[in-house]
Amino acid sequence: MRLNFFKYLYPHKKLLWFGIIIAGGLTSLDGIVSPYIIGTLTNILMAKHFNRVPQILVLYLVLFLIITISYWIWQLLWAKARQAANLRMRADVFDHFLDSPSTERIEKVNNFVNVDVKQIEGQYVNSVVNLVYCIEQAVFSLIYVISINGIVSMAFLICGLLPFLVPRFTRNWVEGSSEIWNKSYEDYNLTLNEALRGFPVIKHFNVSDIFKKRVNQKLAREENKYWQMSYCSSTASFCSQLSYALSSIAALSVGVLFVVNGQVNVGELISLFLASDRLTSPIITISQVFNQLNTTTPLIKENSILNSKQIAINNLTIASQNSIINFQNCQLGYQNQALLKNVDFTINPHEKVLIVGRSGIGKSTLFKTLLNEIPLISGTIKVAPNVANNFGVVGQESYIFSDTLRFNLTLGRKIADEKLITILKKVDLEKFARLKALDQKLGKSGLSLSGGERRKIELARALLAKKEILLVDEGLSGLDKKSSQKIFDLIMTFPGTVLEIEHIIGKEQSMQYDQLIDLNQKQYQVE
Ligand SMILES: Nc1ncnc2c1ncn2[C@@H]1O[C@H](COP(=O)(O)OP(=O)(O)OP(=O)(O)O)[C@@H](O)[C@H]1O
Repeated sequence: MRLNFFKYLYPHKKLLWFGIIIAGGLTSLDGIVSPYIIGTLTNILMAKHFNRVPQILVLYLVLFLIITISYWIWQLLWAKARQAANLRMRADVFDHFLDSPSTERIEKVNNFVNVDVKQIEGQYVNSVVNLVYCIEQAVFSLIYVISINGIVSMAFLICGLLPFLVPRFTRNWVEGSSEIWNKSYEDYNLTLNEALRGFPVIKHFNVSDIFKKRVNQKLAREENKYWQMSYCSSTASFCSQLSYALSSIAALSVGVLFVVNGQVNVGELISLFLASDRLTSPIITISQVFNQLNTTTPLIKENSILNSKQIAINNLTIASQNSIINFQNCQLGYQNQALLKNVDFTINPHEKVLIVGRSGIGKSTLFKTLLNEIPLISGTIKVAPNVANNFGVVGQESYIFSDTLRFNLTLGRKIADEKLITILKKVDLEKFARLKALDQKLGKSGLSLSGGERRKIELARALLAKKEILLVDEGLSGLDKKSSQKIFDLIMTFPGTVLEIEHIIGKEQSMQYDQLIDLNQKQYQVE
């Protein structure tokens, strides 16, 4: 688990972590400076050597200043480490998502960025910095107490180790509770998000009460698991605290015995007592930090988005051939369950192909397979070398970003305004074909578009990107007659190849395609 942290954060910020160790080390000297000054002052005052008091106080001031400045620097570097961790985790998770995106992973990414990162920052990054500091303080204090009296310091050390053993017994328990909470949080978040997005359905069907109950049940479960996690963590800490109290008393008793026997003086006992607290309290903190690390570990360890790059799907075999796409005896479907079999067809360059079939037969599945979104179950799809990654897609649900019309058309690439305007006219979006309209905001807080307009923007995107092959999934549905005819004409004059899925299409229009693939045919059906 600790390896994960270093894998993600340490290699990129070596100097920063070096600074944290040095500044933390100087700050941790606080653990021996006060005990030393108080013990020495006690002995000076008891021996009535008052002339040495100013010298000790100046030394105290100098050391105090060094510690305070180190503490300030340490805090700044700590904040930098948090910043680095946040930046890296958030950037990584999005990069990994885009390397192999899927709808199922959206919720996970949202969860990670909004919740897990904060928890990792609070409990993991802070814990590791704290851990380093505590180790330094414990080591310095140990050296100091040994220099006063070896045997008494050994008593403090042995007693100090007792609390360190406790988390070993509580670790699995604490980790398990965190995993359970994490799962129930994801479950609640999914239910809530679905209810938020599905509000029109909830409203139209008048089922608000059912959904309130449904979401609140998940919330209650999630909060219950959160409480159980806090209970496990607090109880584990309580056990550590208890063992700490017992060990401190035992160690102090040994010290008192040594004073009674005259082997240690009063000033030394005070120094030993104060410094030993700085020895055992970092040790107890170390054990508490381990508990915190354990609760956060599942977030990092189990986060498939952060930890593993998913293997990219590649269904397409590149081959030099006359045809542009060649399906050979393919089986298509999900999780190795075929929906369509014996899929065998050839598409030649520039052909306009119409794919039909009843609802749910697997038309969109065929597109998803071509786009490498789902794996091909068996068979071969041979494509010409210029085809891979050269698909333009006009889908059933067009995606509009909350940005300008220009951004939605270009997706950030540089394309001349005149070209954008020409394309807008081409796709029958005359009312946006003006310079001013290009900078109009669309999407969430901007202009709302009709379903047909969204489709046209998506088609314009595909035309602008000059893709070799256009995949159109019900591009004409929901459009009025004029728009439908215009889009149909555009598709028919598209300079490359077109594969188009349509449900409802006039006989006259369907006759104009070069090829018709009817998935209703028996040869494709899986019994
Ligand atoms: N991710 C998935 N996992 C498992 N099954 C799925 C998944 N996506 C779709 N399916 C199922 O695959 C079948 C075919 O779906 P597909 O979307 O390809 O049909 P379609 O022919 O395009 O239908 P429509 O014309 O209604 O859009 C459906 O029964 C659907 O429930």
